[in-house]
Amino acid sequence: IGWFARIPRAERDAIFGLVEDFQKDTSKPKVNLGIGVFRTDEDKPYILKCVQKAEEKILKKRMDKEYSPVAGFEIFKKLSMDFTFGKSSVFNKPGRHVTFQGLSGCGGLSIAAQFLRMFYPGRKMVYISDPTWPNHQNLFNKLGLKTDTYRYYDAENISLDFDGMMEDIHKMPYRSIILFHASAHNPTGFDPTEEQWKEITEEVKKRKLYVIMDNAYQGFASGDLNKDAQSFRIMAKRRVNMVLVTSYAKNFGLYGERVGATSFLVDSKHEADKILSQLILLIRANHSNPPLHGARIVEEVFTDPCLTKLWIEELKIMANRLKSARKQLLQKLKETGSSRNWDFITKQIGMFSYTGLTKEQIIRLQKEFHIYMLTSGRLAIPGITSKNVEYVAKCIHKVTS
Ligand SMILES: Cc1ncc(COP(=O)(O)O)c(CN[C@](O)(C(=O)O)[C@@H](O)C(=O)O)c1O
Repeated sequence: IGWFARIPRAERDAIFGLVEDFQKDTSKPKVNLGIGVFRTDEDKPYILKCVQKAEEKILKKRMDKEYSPVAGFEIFKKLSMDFTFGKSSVFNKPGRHVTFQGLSGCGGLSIAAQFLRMFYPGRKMVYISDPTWPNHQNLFNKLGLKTDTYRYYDAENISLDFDGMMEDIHKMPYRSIILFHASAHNPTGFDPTEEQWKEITEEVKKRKLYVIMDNAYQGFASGDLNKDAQSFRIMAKRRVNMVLVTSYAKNFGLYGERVGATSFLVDSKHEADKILSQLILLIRANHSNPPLHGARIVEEVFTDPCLTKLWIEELKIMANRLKSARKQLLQKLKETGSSRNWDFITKQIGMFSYTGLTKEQIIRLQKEFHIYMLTSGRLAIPGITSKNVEYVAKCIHKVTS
């Protein structure tokens, strides 16, 4: 068709494009360090036991398949607020938040971005960290918000560039929109300390910034639900204006079920009713009604105390698996006799390590050794197993010596 011919080919998605390459690669061994999806030490996907038990309970109930409410079920929204801001938060009561069930983190970010583009009175742009998750810029730009960056990573010292970050926040125009990662920063794995979050919060307030808090790893980052929530709970206590976008993909292992919760903090029931009315039309224009299954699983786990207890144990198992993979990788890299200092690998937390490897080195790892990483230097820790860690370490040493 005529006008199709003029459409330019887009570049591939950095993450899912790499997954395709990995799947097509028939050589042995091959190692996928590209995507942030949990794997056991046997390199298998992990369906949480609490999820399996929840599904058995749901199946027995023979529930219908009617449409969910456009913003999701009340019980799911309430349980999500209890999980994120906590039962005692001043915002966890009717009239102080507007929550909807989004299609996981991406879907929540997408609706929030569209809502901000439609109604935010300030500049229609978002400050995102440098570096950040590759899809942040794509998502905001596709939805009509420009993006700019704030410093976040000190490549010299392989650490958080807290001073640079604070300087950049201090320079931001009043009422700018800024995105933070709630915990387990993707891709650096460096998070501000509790004290630093307090300093960031004061600066955010001074600049009257609007915060998009991307909460993709709560509980999964450290194994501690509350520790991983400290960033946005500190900000909420100081009444920072914020929308919190929570994903249940990683901490429930519900990646493909596309379940998450997004909460706008508001000042009054009057405001809440108006915002909800606008969100409903906006959601209707996107996916209309959120999917049933994932939300029912989350609801079962949050309401059944035995399942909640099991879930918290499994979060620790997953977080510890990643911690031990980091330790093994560091150990094996040291054993190669590499002259580099790889200590940062166990200083970073969560799903990723930001290795500082160059694009050329990463291309070599892929072409010569069939080890797949993002060309940014990001290494997805779940791809490291007891079986392949020595191979990975030796190959990294080969391309860096
Ligand atoms: C910071 C951040 N925010 C949002 C998401 C979206 O997650 P979902 O929509 O599935 O809830 C991810 C997932 N990022 C990846 O783990 C990754 O960076 O590899 C991967 O799932 C992805 O979608 O790219 C993320 O890392």
